[in-house]
Amino acid sequence: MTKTYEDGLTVLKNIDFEIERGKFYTLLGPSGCGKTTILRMIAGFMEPTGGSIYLGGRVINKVPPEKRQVNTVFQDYALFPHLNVFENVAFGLRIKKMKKDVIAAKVTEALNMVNLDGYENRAITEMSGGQRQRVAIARAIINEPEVLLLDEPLSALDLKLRTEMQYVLRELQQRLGITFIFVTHDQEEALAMSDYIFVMNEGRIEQSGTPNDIYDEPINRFVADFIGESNIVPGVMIEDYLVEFNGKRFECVDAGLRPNEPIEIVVRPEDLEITTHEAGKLKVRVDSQLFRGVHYEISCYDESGQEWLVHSTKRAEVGAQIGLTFDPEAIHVMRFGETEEEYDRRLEAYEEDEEEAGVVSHER
Ligand SMILES: Nc1ncnc2c1ncn2[C@@H]1O[C@H](COP(=O)(O)OP(=O)(O)OP(=O)(O)O)[C@@H](O)[C@H]1O
Repeated sequence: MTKTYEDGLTVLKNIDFEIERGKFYTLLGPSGCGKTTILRMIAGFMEPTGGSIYLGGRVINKVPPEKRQVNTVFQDYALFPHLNVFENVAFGLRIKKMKKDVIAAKVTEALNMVNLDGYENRAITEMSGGQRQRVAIARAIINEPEVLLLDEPLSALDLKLRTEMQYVLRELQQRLGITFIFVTHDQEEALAMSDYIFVMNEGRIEQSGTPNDIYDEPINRFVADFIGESNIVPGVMIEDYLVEFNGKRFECVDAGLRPNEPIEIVVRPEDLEITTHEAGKLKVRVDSQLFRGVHYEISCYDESGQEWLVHSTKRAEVGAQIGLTFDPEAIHVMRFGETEEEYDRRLEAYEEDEEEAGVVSHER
């Protein structure tokens, strides 16, 4: 589907994706890339300019929001400040004119799901940010939607509460079996919670896949950079399984590119190991070091002036000449301008070629 706003700005360009029932999906991308616009269209608050949205095989473009089996948890929670917790959660059921005792039972169950038993009579204004968040979730799940849309619901919470709510949401999703579509610009949140992630940039989906796929096999610089910290360096693919960067050749596990094709390589900071200057595949000088609790974040520069970021449990001395070493698997090769489809096709074609040639395929 596509979306062009009245002012002529096309904010979504050929967005095309399918989701399965009962999984946790995340739309991840920088501010302004179009995540909220997608949610608004799934919720029914606006229509796509081109294309269709299906729910269970039925086109729902023209179905009004209240007739869709879809509910939204908004970033600012959108609770009614003049109503207590019970009435906020009961709101949707009252509109549906359900019986009083059914409403009471459902509200109790929904509050229990979000660990807010006993808070029925509290005023919303007397609830903390995290508690309001839970009320908003209880209000959304009480309608038993097929899909729950969550628009940056944790962004207003402090770090500790945010981590706690990540567990709550993940656990709730698994218990209810409802499809969640979660929007965030926080890559750690996306990696921790999702079954499947769509990485978005400027109105497009750059890459989609499981958290592991996206972290280990980013298809381009944008994804590599956005998902976790990366060392991204220009290089040349000399031949299958041999790459050159920093003026040296290294064994790698990538294949199926043109001989001598210019590429970019990615090495994650945690895949670089500190060794002596002599033993290092890369010879570097330590520029700065930050203690991050679990590891040290060490910034080094090689002779060509290229920065290398290292995450290590070992300390390094600022100013010291050290070596960095890594396994062939730590090098991930990216082709310039390759789309996700082209990347998948290349891998498939290469695997078929290898099978025909009777070569045992390299485990990736
Ligand atoms: N009603 C509107 N009219 C015109 N342009 C809009 C409207 N709503 C959003 N936009 C523009 O569409 C683009 C995408 O906005 P959207 O809110 O979908 O992004 P987002 O990825 O959710 O960002 P954020 O994380 O900041 O909420 C932005 O450039 C925004 O300015």
